[in-house]
Amino acid sequence: MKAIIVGAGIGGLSAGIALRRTGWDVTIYERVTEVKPVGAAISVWSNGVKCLNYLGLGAEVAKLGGRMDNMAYIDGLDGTTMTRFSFAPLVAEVGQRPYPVSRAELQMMLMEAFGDTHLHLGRQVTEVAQDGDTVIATLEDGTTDTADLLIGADGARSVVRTHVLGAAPERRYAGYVNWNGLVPVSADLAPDDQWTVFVGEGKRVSLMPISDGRFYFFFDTPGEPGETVPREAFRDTLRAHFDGWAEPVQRLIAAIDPERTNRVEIHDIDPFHTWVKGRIALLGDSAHNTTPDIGQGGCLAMEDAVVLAIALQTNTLGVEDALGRYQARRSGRAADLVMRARKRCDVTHAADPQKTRDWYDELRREDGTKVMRGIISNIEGNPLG
Ligand SMILES: Cc1cc2nc3c(=O)[nH]c(=O)nc-3n(C[C@H](O)[C@H](O)[C@H](O)COP(=O)(O)OP(=O)(O)OC[C@H]3O[C@@H](n4cnc5c(N)ncnc54)[C@H](O)[C@@H]3O)c2cc1C
Ligand SMILES: NC(=O)C1=CN([C@@H]2O[C@H](COP(=O)(O)OP(=O)(O)OC[C@H]3O[C@@H](n4cnc5c(N)ncnc54)[C@H](O)[C@@H]3O)[C@@H](O)[C@H]2O)C=CC1
Ligand SMILES: O=c1[nH]c(=O)c2[nH]c(=O)[nH]c2[nH]1
Repeated sequence: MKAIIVGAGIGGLSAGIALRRTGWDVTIYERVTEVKPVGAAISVWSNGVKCLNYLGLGAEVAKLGGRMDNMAYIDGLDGTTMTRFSFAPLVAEVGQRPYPVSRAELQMMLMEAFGDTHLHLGRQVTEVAQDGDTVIATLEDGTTDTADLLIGADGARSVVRTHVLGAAPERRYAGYVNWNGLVPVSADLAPDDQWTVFVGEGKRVSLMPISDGRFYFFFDTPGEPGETVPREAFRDTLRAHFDGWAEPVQRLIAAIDPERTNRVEIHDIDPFHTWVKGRIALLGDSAHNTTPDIGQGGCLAMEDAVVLAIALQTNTLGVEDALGRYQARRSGRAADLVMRARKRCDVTHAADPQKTRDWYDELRREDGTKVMRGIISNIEGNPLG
């Protein structure tokens, strides 16, 4: 049986590896010649790591992961610690460490695991269709390919989604811009074994350790969408947003490399529950586009890949039946996490300033239990337990 996957991001490659392991002949078409993810790094929470373990990539991802043993929230303005705690109880409860990793390295790991024989870069799929039991992908040069199954892992601006839904859903601007990149670890920024988050004024600055002595940083700043900021102005723009903030934040702004800093206007899409049409299925951001506020978009894509492969392997009534079961198992969980991320986004970024002030007060009384409960509840409900 042959599957065509559109898109070689985290979702498409994970699905390719998962399906190949269960005997499928898989071809992936990827639009770009070099896959450059929108962010510098990604936190693969324990549910995502479990999926990579399941795909046989446990040792590799552990090598890429930073040691995130503790977490601290710091008052961004005065630099005082609001709460600091160990992640050990979280790891013990869910049974797996989380790994913040470089995106480029994660992408490379997945590409190497899939191999390049059936991965076609620089090939854009323009149209998908189904005729009887055959799916047909048309590429930009007019050529076609056929298979028994097609997976749209083509991201937030998916063309396969437009086919499945019959319309393109609107992306909703979440109200903030995320600036992210990597800097060398330095004790005058934050401890190297800790996820450190500075909060204040509905803004946020985060430092997460990844492998090889690097921090993944991001700044979240409120603002209108559609603004163009030249790279030369990145540092001054951040300085203006964080004027009066504590010393480590000023040092971080001085340490960033604007040429390698990504500026992303954050969007999501209202959850929808139709992910499948006949033998064509959506997976990853094409099926559920979330804000990054709980760090679960990529993890959900990996979960989709595992569940899809298991559904196709364990059900024998046919591809369409298995895809229906995949949709039934996944769309509720994904919708839940999209809405949880949206809620955290609003609290973090002061959609209602009083709620954000209340959250800051709560963090000052926090011993880690509630924050870990929140993160654990995102991890629980994953398909691998
Ligand atoms: C700032 C930010 C921070 C984030 N942080 C985290 C985090 O910490 N943890 C986490 O789990 N998630 C995080 N995410 C979410 C995560 O990045 C996404 O959920 C994940 O990358 C989705 O993977 P995907 O494979 O579904 O889509 P994508 O990565 O978008 O891949 C889709 C691929 O399809 C290709 N493609 C598109 N159209 C076509 C076509 N017509 N033909 C051929 N190829 C096509 C694209 O070129 C692309 O390579 C974050 C997102 C952002 C924006
Ligand atoms: N679907 C589920 O399993 C659960 C849903 N909820 C929903 O959440 C609501 C409760 O909201 P809150 O009290 O705000 O709880 P919450 O779980 O969203 O947040 C609690 C604390 O944990 C932190 N937190 C949560 N996820 C985080 C992450 N990924 N990274 C860093 N910090 C994180 C928050 O900042 C906050 O300080 C309820 O209304 C309920 O509907 C709460 C728990 C479980
Ligand atoms: O851009 C991000 N924002 C977050 O709130 C978050 N949380 C997380 O784990 N990873 C990320 N990434």
